[in-house]
Amino acid sequence: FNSNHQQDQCDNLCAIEINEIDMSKFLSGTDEEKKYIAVLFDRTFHEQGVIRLINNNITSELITKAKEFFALDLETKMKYNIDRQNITTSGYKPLGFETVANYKNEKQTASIDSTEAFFTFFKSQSKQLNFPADKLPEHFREIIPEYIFKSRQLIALVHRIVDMALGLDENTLDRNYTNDDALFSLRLTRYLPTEDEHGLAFGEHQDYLGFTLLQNDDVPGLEVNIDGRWFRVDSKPNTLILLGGELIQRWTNNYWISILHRVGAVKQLRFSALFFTGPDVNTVIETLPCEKCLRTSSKYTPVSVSEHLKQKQEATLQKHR
Ligand SMILES: O=C(O)CCC(=O)C(=O)O
Ligand SMILES: [Fe+2]
Repeated sequence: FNSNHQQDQCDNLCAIEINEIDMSKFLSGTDEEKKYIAVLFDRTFHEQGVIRLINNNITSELITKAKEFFALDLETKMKYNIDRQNITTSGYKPLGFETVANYKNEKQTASIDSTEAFFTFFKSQSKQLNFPADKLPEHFREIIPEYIFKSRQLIALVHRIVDMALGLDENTLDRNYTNDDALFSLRLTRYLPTEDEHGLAFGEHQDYLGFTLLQNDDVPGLEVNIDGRWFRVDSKPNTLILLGGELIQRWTNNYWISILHRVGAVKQLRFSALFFTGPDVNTVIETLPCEKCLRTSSKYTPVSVSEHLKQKQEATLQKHR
């Protein structure tokens, strides 16, 4: 990527062009094309930690529906209020309830993120929601199950690229995601315009687990940290952003990067759809048998996914005491 940008040549933050891979080519291209994609993927996750997926078979219809849902009055949305005792189903989270777990931050962020969200948790293998679909708001009843299904397929394809990129046996990665203890969730977010133009709409963080598929609308906001500098990532119609969570870095013994990212000030309502993925909670994360990952001595002790999650949650609680 072009590192010749000087901060002061850009209005605010410099935009960065991130590498793109064509998913339809990985699905039905020649061996050569697949190889090329795997090599680019490897280099990109080693050097930057974020890539764009094009021709991915996912449309912006969910974002359109999310706009309609969030436009409803609060009373109506609160009918779907998420059950905080049982957050494995689905539901609406109103403004001002949660601060982002910016456990890495040096920079202070707003203590309350100016977001509202709609969560859906579901099982991987059964291709089914954890709850009856008619519990979903009407806007989402058809589109959410469809989106989840397509995203799960897309992540399986990403995992095949990973296997090839790291020189692993086929189905090394995805087999950790195929039982019902794997962690998948969908988060639809509406960001309100930030009051302070230097404020953040969502604090800096790494995602906790595996890969995240991110779909933005056309309002800018996403920022990523590469080599200690922040860059804007502009949205592009019909594409998805792929980020690796902490377990990706851990699995590769820091050979691949779990990128630090945030949402900067937003000037108008902004919408995102985030598909978070994580392996079966019983998976033990230790360095994968990948040559490049094993070149340096092990930087981590093996940890189960559930233990990792527990540590994250404790760190978050500490921070907010
Ligand atoms: O909305 C975005 O662009 C990013 C949000 C994000 O990083 C997250 O929810 O984990
Ligand atoms: Fe994130």
